[in-house]
Amino acid sequence: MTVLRFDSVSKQYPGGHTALSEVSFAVDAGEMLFVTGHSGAGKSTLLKLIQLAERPSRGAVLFGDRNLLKVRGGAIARHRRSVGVVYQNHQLLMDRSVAENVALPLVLRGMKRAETGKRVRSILERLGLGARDRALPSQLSAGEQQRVGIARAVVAEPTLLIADEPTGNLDPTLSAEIMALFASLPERGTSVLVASHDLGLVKRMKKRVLVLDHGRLLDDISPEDLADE
Ligand SMILES: Nc1ncnc2c1ncn2[C@@H]1O[C@H](COP(=O)(O)OP(=O)(O)OP(=O)(O)O)[C@@H](O)[C@H]1O
Repeated sequence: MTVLRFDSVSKQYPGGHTALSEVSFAVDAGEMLFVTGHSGAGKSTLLKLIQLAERPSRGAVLFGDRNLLKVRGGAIARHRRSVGVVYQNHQLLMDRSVAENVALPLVLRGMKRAETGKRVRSILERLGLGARDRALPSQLSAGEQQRVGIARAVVAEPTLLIADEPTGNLDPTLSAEIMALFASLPERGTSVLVASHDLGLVKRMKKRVLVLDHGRLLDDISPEDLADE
């Protein structure tokens, strides 16, 4: 089953700069893949189109059987609930506890308190943060803060998780830990799309890689082809 499809997508920003040019690819349910490329290649723009933070200039982005061009008004918030987002600087609420940060997407959905508490405890345990639920983000290490960001992004079991340079600030050991965490998500049905310019890290993961170059999809490398390198 295809969860995401880019069909000849181009994006020109006001002022005429072309960030993406006729990009086509599809992502299956339970697939993990990377998008890589130099600075300015269009990685963040590609992720923004999926979150409806930007709209394509030409072509179509399909999410399941929904054409995102037709998603307007209140349906935008509903669409965003199907997409979990992990940011480089995690964007946690610094005056709320770890548990409160992670609970946020469930509270916004109107989930009952008991069920919310149960789900938050379960995801924090899974990410090795079970004992830190009452801590404030400022009391955590950078790697722990990033794991809280990931817990918040996956707690509502999104169809797709997208992450823009999620290991940008972390040391190599922590980066590998975070990547292993992402790689475990597809088992539970969430597809994962990670933008990263860290080629070494991307190659080590041995997953499918989309290579962007000046907004064009230069290559779509399968895990098997990576293994041959
Ligand atoms: N809001 C905007 N208005 C105009 N141009 C933009 C805007 N956002 C991005 N761009 C341009 O579009 C191109 C692609 O940017 P994008 O942020 O998608 O690249 P990137 O691959 O994520 O880069 P980086 O690795 O540096 O984050 C760049 O040349 C950038 O300057």
